[in-house]
Amino acid sequence: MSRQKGSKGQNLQLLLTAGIGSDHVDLNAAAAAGLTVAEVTGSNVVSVAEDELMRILILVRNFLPGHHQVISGEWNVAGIAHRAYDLEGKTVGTVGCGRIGKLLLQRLKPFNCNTLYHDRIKMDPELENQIGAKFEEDLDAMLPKCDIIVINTPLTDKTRGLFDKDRIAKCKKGVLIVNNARGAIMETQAVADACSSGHIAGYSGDVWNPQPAPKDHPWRYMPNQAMTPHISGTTIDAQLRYAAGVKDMLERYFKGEDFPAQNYIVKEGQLASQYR
Ligand SMILES: NC(=O)c1ccc[n+]([C@@H]2O[C@H](COP(=O)([O-])OP(=O)(O)OC[C@H]3O[C@@H](n4cnc5c(N)ncnc54)[C@H](O)[C@@H]3O)[C@@H](O)[C@H]2O)c1
Repeated sequence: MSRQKGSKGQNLQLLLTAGIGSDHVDLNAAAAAGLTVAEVTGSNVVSVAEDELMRILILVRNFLPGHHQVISGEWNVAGIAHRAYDLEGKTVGTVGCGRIGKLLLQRLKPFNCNTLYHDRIKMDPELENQIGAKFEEDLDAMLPKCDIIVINTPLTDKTRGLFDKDRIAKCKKGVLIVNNARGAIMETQAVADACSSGHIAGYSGDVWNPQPAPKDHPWRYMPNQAMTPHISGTTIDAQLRYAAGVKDMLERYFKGEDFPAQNYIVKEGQLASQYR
């Protein structure tokens, strides 16, 4: 929903996202026009965190080439094993540690990894202790420590293109990256080049720039990728939750009632803090 499209809706008042992530709306234009933007905060966070854990394991164990061998009639254990590792003992860092980031770190705990997180906000000490992850204030200081990096920030003016050529170069050689947040947080060609050179040893995610990804999108053809279409937050369980959340907000809207406070992305000209 661009500024131009929004301005055509003379009676437009409300924009609801059936899920999480409202970067498809020009939020500054919506705020200036006095529109309300809301999403079903939390509705698919478990679905995405579970999916991230799956992608980490798929990359660490070099699962996909093994599966492809089965389909193509091959049997070459050494061809898989030379790049397969245990997750135990590896360092996993999440860039962004809101709802999804925290759920992922909680799910990683039994795997006995070292976990790090970078966010604008440090967790309260009790929760941090319970989750067992270390806060890294400086993103560029965290990156070289990580065997696996997971992206969990919204797409904002500050995170667009955050992982360009220079920042990817700061990551460990052979890093694995999982990104279910937004494709535009990465520079498309920089990721493809780093996968080709082996600096990134594996890249997996479900978000692309643009979406739907065109047939010639470089991430479809780069080596060592485990990409899917945008599916991680669309399990049947998640669909039930965000459908119920949208219905609830529409009912409240027509009764003149407020939405749950955490659902507002733009309200009375103000952007929610995670988008500022
Ligand atoms: N692939 C999918 O299906 C899917 C589904 C749901 C959400 N998402 C994406 O995941 C994102 C995160 O979701 P969430 O529910 O965890 O959101 P959240 O608001 O709970 O957490 C986002 C975190 O990112 C941090 N952050 C924001 N800007 C930052 C910056 N510049 N540097 C460091 N940290 C920053 C915030 O402080 C916050 O802790 C969504 O915005 C959306 O883009 C994708």
